[in-house]
Amino acid sequence: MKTSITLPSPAKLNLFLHIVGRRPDGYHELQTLFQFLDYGDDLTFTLTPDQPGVRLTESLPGVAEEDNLIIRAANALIDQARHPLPGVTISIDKRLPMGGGLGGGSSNAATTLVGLNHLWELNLSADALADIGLGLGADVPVFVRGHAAFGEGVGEQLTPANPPEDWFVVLKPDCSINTGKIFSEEGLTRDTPRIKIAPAFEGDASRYRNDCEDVVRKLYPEVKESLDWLTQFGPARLTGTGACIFGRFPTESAARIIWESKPSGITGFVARGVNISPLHEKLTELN
Ligand SMILES: C[C@](O)(CO)[C@H](O)COP(=O)(O)OP(=O)(O)OC[C@H]1O[C@@H](n2ccc(N)nc2=O)[C@H](O)[C@@H]1O
Ligand SMILES: Nc1ncnc2c1ncn2[C@@H]1O[C@H](COP(=O)(O)OP(=O)(O)OP(=O)(O)O)[C@@H](O)[C@H]1O
Repeated sequence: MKTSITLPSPAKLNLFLHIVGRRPDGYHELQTLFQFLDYGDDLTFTLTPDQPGVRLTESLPGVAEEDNLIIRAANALIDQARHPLPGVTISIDKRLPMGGGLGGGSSNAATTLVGLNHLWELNLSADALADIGLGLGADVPVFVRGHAAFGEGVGEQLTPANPPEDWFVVLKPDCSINTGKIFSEEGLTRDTPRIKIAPAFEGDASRYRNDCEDVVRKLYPEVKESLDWLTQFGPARLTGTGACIFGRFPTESAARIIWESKPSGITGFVARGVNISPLHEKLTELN
């Protein structure tokens, strides 16, 4: 049995995000296209056979240990196990802004489920891990499955997709946006007609929009300014409910030229869109 592994916990983009209805429990029904980025956090899992339980080497600002999705994911696996498991220490190399629409917390949860399933040799199927993940957040299943996908329902009904693996400039306007607040806004578009896309969608996602964008532009002038700036160079969109936005470019050098000219004071990064999650690429190497 291996005792330590470091695994990627990548970001996702919602290349488009349509709100097509609302469930009786108030959750919004979406149609969205998820793609991963070759950029994200790293998590290191070290087994501690002499010390039972799960612990983090550092806490995240503003997140109590028991609320941390890494701890919640590990405990969800322990609850399912039929025999005692060795303890584990988990360290986080955090690069993704929290609450940015890049799915950082959900991705951390998925990397924990997939990583500990491997390290603890639990042999749970992807279906079982995605089910456990859905209990932690709507974006966790796509990270567990590890393939770019058209998502429906709350994002858990996934059809694998193959959008072009373009380069992105991702900008983080200087504000933080609460997902619940955006979904409760009165002016939010909630009736976009459902679309049908070809199985394994390979087309241009920028034909479609993010339905949260109008509300977010009105409430957060920082996001509006960044979107207006990035749109000069090509299609730019909000991911999730923001605050991050992205612009799409055919090559790394084209993306870097725009990145270098960004207004001062704005943070972000350049990354490539990938249809196989870096987490799954790494696991294939390990197996
Ligand atoms: C916006 C996306 O990132 C798109 O990928 C996801 O749909 C977010 O899903 P999530 O991680 O489950 O979002 P959370 O941050 O837990 O949701 C906060 C709140 O937003 C509302 N919410 C969230 C997702 C959804 N499809 N409909 C909703 O109405 C719910 O009131 C929920 O309590
Ligand atoms: N390990 C974690 N990493 C990041 N956030 C976490 C973690 N555990 C719990 N959280 C909480 O989850 C919230 C949402 O984090 P996350 O980074 O997933 O947001 P997001 O990028 O907006 O995701 P989404 O697109 O799914 O809405 C954070 O503000 C934080 O309070």
